[in-house]
Amino acid sequence: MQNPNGSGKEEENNKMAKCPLAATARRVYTLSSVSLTPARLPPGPRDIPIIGQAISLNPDKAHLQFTEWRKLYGDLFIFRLLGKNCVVLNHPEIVRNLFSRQEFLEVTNDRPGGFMAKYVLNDSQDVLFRQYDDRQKCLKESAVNFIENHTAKDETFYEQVSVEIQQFTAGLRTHMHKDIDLMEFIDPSVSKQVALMLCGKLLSDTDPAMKSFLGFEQAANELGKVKNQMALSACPFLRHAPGKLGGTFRKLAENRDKLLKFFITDTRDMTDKFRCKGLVDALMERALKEKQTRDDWLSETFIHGVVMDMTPAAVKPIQGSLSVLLLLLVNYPHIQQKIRAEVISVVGKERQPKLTDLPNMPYTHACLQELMRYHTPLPLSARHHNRIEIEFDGFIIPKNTDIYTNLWGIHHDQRFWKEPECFKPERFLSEKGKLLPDDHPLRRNYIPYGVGPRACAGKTFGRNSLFLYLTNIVQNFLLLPSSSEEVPVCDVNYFQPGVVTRAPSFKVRLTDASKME
Ligand code: HEM
Repeated sequence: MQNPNGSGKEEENNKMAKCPLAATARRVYTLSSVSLTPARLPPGPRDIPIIGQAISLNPDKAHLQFTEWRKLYGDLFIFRLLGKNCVVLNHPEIVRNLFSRQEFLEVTNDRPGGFMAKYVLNDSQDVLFRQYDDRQKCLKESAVNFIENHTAKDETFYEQVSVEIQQFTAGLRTHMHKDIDLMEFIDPSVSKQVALMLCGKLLSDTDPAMKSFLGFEQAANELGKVKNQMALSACPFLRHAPGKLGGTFRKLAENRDKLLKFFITDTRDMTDKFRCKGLVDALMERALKEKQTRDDWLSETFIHGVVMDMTPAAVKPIQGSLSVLLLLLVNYPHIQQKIRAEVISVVGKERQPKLTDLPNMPYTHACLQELMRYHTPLPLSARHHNRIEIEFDGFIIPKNTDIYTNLWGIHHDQRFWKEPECFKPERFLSEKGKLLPDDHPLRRNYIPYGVGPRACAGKTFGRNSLFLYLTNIVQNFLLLPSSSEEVPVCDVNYFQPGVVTRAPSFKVRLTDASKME
């Protein structure tokens, strides 16, 4: 399936002619607004020549710093970082206008590339790091179709997920009345669930495919840290050097190659009766179909790219969100109790909670929505990039600017949320206790998954996963503070930094929820 004709751009575009989304793709951008005053650069902090804000910006807490800068410079500001222009968006309407309005659509939805895109994803042959072109659109459409539509209806898939969650809760039962770090159990379980979605098979801890999945995921997470990305983008040869960075790159490359071999060939034994359809199968099927029409836009390299994208993109936000959710449950026992009461009234104490229970559990659902606001797993959304200079609202955004959306700032802005620092699931409920509809005005300020054509490819999958872990845990266990260590207060200032943030490590004590009245 490898494209035998090389990867020349012209050739690539010709092939794309058969991609179902290609017709919408080539448009020339023209300025639509006419302003009486000449456009100018947005305001922003005074930059130091060459390095810009490199010294004053703390990459681990950039979202908090941008939230402060917003108060000084407004909802759209600019600064320079090591010779690059960076713009930060701090208002949901600006984000919507820039990323989804027809006239900007084709020019604000690229990604800036970087080390991972070039050296790990074979020059952005993937969904997440690729520019917004026909290939990206087609590939994303195929992936989203599977992740969001197919998995939600696939009973075999959720049967396997239930098996995994049963094994997970059975494992926890052996640690009853002890102080444990629950995330040590949740992290591998979430990884298995995502691996299942990709390869269609529930892998055991000792399966070599699972080991390479975890090895790749850990190394990608380490290399993806802002400081490592900055070092590797400036000096890519460091990947060959001895030392920590080079070692992590080599670990990543080794696990990547094994993982792709396992997922593309070894785990695809269709005679296995416990196997369900995975994303790799869905893409391979589509590739085969398209091949019959001599259209090879979905090459094997791109399927590799999707596997590599989904591994950290799906795993980390689910794990990070669960870590914050557990900390909230221990800090706010009345919320834990309310969720448990809803689970027991809808599901009972015996039956395992299922996805079909979600519509009957508005309080639990509201807790998950409030979690996405309060935590905002990706405090700064994935960077966008504009391929040409644009004029927006009287401001010029120079060509090739890195565009950051301060999702955390938007979700903690007092203009949009009452007491944004408080975890209040009720804000997503009507007076009658029903979940607010999607078109409720409050929801316009709620954008944890981003906005427009580059928005998250797995938001329903992520939500479903969080729902199943939460309901299964509270149905079985009462989570109490550890008896030996103080449980940290839930404070965003102490979350572990990263592209996806998570709660600090902490221990809880589990007791049997079924013995409670
Ligand atoms: C559970 C919580 C999750 C949150 C809060 C979240 C959030 C986000 C955000 C903010 C973006 C960037 C949007 C933009 O650039 O404008 C994104 C992109 C993406 N997400 Fe998620 N995500 C989550 C889970 C997942 C899951 C479970 C998957 C896969 C199954 C996934 C796959 C992706 C992919 C592939 C992209 C890149 C899309 C593109 O570049 O077109 N995410 N996500």
